[in-house]
Formats: sequence, C-alpha cells, structure tokens
Amino acid sequence: MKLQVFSEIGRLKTVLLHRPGKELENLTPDLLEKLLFDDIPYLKVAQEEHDAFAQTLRDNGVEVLYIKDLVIEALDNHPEVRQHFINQFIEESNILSNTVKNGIYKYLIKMDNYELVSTMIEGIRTHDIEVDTSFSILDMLESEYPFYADPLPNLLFQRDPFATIGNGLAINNMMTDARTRETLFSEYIFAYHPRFENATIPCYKKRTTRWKSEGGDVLVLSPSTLAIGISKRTDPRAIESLARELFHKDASFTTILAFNIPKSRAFMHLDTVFTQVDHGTFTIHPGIMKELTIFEITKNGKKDIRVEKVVTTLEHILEKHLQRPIKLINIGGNDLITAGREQWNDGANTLAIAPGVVIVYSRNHVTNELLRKEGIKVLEIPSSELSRGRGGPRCMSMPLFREEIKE
Ligand SMILES: NC(=[NH2+])NCCC[C@H](N)C(=O)O
Repeated sequence: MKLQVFSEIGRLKTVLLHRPGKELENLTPDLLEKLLFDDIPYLKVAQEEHDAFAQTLRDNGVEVLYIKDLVIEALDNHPEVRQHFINQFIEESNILSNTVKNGIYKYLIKMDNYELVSTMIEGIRTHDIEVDTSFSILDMLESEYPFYADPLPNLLFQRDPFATIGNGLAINNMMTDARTRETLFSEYIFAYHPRFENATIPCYKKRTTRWKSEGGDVLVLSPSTLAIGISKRTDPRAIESLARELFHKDASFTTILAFNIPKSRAFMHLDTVFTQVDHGTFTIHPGIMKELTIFEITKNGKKDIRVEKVVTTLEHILEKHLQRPIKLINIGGNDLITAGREQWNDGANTLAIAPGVVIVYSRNHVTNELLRKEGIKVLEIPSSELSRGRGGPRCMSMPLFREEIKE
C-alpha cells in the first residue's frame, strides 16, 4: 500500500497501533523515570481501554494495524534478515559484556517470530537466561541490573518512532535510550512487510540520521505545510535537515513552521499542547502561549532553505498558510488549574478521524465539553490506566492513510 497523509483531519482509513502487553508489567518504581512512565498501569485495564480505542476506530471505518503483527509478518516474509535483526537489537540494547551478548543471541535465535518479537518488546530479565558470568567483573556487573534488555513500554505511543508525511516517511533517531530500539521495528516493516516492500515509499529521514527527533512533534497542516515542535525531544537541526530533504524530494511541501515550545516533561512533544480538530480549528494549552516562538522555514532555490523568525501571532501565521480563519480552543477553558490538569492527562492530544470528529480521553471533561460547544463531534474512550504513560489518542496512533480533503 502507499502512504498518504496530507492533513491532520482528512478521513482516517488506516492507522498503526500497539496494544500494550507484558512490557508494562516489567515497569518497577526504580525504572519509571528512565522508562518515561509516571506510574505502573494495571495491564488488564490498560488493554481493555486500548481495545475500546481500537474498536472506536474500527466502528468509524478505520483499518487498525498492530506494529507487533507487522514485524512478525515482515520476518516471516524475509527469514534471511532475522539474524541481522536479532544482532542489531542486541547491539542497541547497551550490553557491554560479550558473554551476555552471546547468551542472548542463543536464547533469541531459537524462538519463533512471535516469541522473538514479544520478548524484544517485553524485555529480557537477567533471570531469563543462563549465562555463565563467573569469568569477568563486567559479566558479573551486567547481571546486577534486573534486565539484560530493557522492556519497551513506550511502543504504545506509535506516533513517535516515525512520521508519515505526504506519501513518504521520516524515521526518527529518538531522543532517549528508552526508545531508540523502537525504530528498528518501523524500519523493518517498511523494508520487509509484503504491504510496503514494493511500494517504493520515499524516506526523508533514517533512524541513523544525526539529529534527534520524534513524531509527536510533527503535524501535517496541509499538502504544503508542516508544523514541527522544537521540543524536549526534537532538535532544531533535525527540522532543518528534514526540510532540505522533504522540499527537494516531495514537490508538494514548501513550508515548515517550527514551533519552539517550553522544554518540560509535561510538554514533551508539540502534540501534547496543540492539535488540529477541524478545518481551521485547533486545541491549544494556554500555558505555552507566552513562551511560544515560531520560525518559518521555506524552500530557497533548488537546494537550500530559508529560515525566518515569525513576528505575527499564531493565528495569523496559521491563517496565512491554511488560507482560512483560525479558531484556537484553550484546553480547560480560561482556568489555568483546569488547563494544567487536563493538559497533563492529554486533554489537548486529540486524534481527528475526519474533519470535526475527534477521539479523546473521557477524563478531560471540561475540554471535551468545550469542543462539543464548538460543534466538534467528540468520541470518548476510557483512560484511567493508559494516561499513566503521558500520551493520549494522538500519541498512541500513527495514521498511514487519510483521505484527501475535498472542500
Ligand atoms: N506524541 C506524544 N506526545 N507521545 C507521548 C509519549 C509518552 C512517552 N511516555 C514518552 O515519554 O516518550
């Protein structure tokens, strides 16, 4: 299949998710900060909530794909890449001891593809493998930590490892050690899954590209314009390098608006404070407005880019590029305490599945009511456990195909 995402709101046809699994049960209090979670979700309920999310999507005509299934099918389709895949995973798991690396290789190579991919996601506990570590201090130290390979609990947030942009793809070099291995899965599905391998999908960024970036910062505003957050997770140089690639490989895109947002845990990506819900209508966290600065990156001649600091308001710059009146809906209304609370639980992180139709977390009742008052159709999903990982419906999903917007 080809990829097609030229907007944030065009009717969603195919989306990529990850149903949370046992990796969440490998979270412990000591590891929460490192693994980017704020609490340990109750897995059974998290799965029920996630299934409700997937069902809401299906009920609205969206095809739901799961990254785990796709990786398994890609390996089934190309058994010759399996060995390399396992070695890459081990190399990137920050294991210093060669004895341990060899032990893990022997352990993984025996598994079938389902077991293999599940184990990679769930993590490898030190006790899972018999490794004789009595030969060196390094080997012994390695087994003091509870995992040889950390679990990947953030795979739940499929928005971040890569971004679908137009008919192409930008795979990220992710900011934290906790997440860098996730993009191996993205790379392998596009290279080896029967759905994609012959689709010649243009790739604007590889997982090895030098500068760090994450997909939660990328919003496709129109067939010509992207908004990208300069955030805790995305370096401005990554945005400039993407601009150079994109402007010259995809004739449609000519502008990137780089939104410089505060660098904090609560606002880790642009989509935690700003998402599009309808033609010209956006949610925004009022708490970022004071500090927000925007840079306009445009195509300059055949090879280069031009960068300018924007001196007008957010509304004006969006109006200029979207060619329509803009409405910004403050999440939590005008009350900063409500806004702070609902932003923390991803009240601004809406997933539009068609113009004016969004999926949101039920817990953000003030913002959800405000959206309804603005005429938006609001589909609520339960969120007691899923929200503990600090990501909402947009963070948990990667659109692969949206219908073009006809006006
Ligand atoms: N697109 C997003 N806002 N993703 C949220 C990701 C949350 C995840 N726990 C992390 O810190 O990476």
